[in-house]
Amino acid sequence: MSVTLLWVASFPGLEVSRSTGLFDSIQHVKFLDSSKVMSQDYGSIRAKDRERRWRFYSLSTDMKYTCVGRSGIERASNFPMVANVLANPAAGEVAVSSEQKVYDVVLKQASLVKRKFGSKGEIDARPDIALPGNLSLLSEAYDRCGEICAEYAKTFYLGTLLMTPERQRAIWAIYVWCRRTDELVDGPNASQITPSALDRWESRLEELFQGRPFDMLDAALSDTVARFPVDIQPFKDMIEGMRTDLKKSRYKNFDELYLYCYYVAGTVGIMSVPIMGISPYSQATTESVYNAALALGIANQLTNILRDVGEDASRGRVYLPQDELAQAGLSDDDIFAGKVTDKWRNFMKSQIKRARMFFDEAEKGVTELNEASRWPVWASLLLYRQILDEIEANDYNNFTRRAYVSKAKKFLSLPVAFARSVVPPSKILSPVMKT
Ligand SMILES: CC(C)=CCC/C(C)=C/CC/C(C)=C/CC/C(C)=C/[C@@H]1[C@@H](COP(=O)(O)OP(=O)(O)O)[C@]1(C)CC/C=C(\C)CC/C=C(\C)CCC=C(C)C
Repeated sequence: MSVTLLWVASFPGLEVSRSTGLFDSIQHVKFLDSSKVMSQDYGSIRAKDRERRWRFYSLSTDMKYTCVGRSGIERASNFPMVANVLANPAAGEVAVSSEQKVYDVVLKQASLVKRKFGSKGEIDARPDIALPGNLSLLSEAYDRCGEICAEYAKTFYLGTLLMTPERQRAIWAIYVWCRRTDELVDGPNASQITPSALDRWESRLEELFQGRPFDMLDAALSDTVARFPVDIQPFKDMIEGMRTDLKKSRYKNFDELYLYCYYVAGTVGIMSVPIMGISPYSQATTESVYNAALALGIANQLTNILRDVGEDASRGRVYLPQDELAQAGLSDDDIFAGKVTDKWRNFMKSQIKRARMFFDEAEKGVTELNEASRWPVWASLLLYRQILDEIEANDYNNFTRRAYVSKAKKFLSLPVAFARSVVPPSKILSPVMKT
């Protein structure tokens, strides 16, 4: 029996509900106080590690931004990705930017991986410590996660089949938890979701991280987080993203939008890497791979936002940075009017450019992943990236036309993704395990 279910069995008053439905209500969850404390102990992370990440400085005075990659790749651009430090003259202080807040989570996750595995040694999931009855229950739970994943994300599911059985099951469990979390605010019961329902969902998350899952789908994730070095923070942050969606429908600037994109999508990247693993031949730092994963999540979410401008506007939502809209001579009214003008085209060009920069950043990291994990990541990256091309092909009409990648193009991307996935990390030296 897995450790998880052993714990559940020995925890009086708490039973794993056999419910396996994706949309099951969370209203029966017993309310438990949630600890909002996030440990600031980053182990052996040193100042120099911070310098290795890609950084993007903002010269906000004239909206000309310089993009500087600190890992030896110097680039310049006239468009912002992320502002690092935000001056808040009214308060007489310098506020920490979203990028820095998010980078702390990256460091914490990377440090957890290093603490558990060190920089060398065989990396794999913790072995089963299982009693026969509960093993089959757990295996049923994982199978259900796989079915849900196959139903909602077929191509991705097929990609996971290349991974080792432990890894694929773990990714399915994470996928299902993410999908359920997203469904809380985006699904059929979204109108009934309150902040306290999200608090209960978070308490339930904390319980499952402690080995006390509420239902079968939670049990799969509970087992996964016991086996792999996955930090709870990105999961909590995804719930925070759902809270943001409940209370906020405008984003003042890119810094605010960046944080939102991290919450709802960058978190997925950070959760997935400890499962997918880093190639034993990779010479990249653990942090840089996590940064690439974060960048892919941000790129995907930005693309999602650019694709869905019209649909979001019909729900009263404008995710585009208000200051950049104003800079382009546009306002919410132009979005609600939904007219494609030259101003809009120019604005969209710059937004697409920024999303592509995040994809570029992500691409550098995919090659560093374990070989079996690269194909599904390349496939999802190429497919999502093409949505940007389709927005262009639609002459930037994302008000009434939904950019989508045709089945034929999707199909063609798969061998391209495969070809890229067999390219090994750039410098092959001696194998160093990093997961
Ligand atoms: C291999 C792979 C893609 C793994 C990720 C698996 C996983 C756990 C996915 C969960 C996705 C999910 C259900 C997220 C909930 C929030 C959400 C809905 C985010 C949006 C996704 C698009 O979903 P949606 O169904 O709404 O889209 P369509 O309308 O159907 O187009 C997001 C836009 C973001 C999803 C973010 C990712 C998939 C992050 C991917 C990053 C990695 C897997 C890290 C790769 C590692 C390196 C080093 C680059």
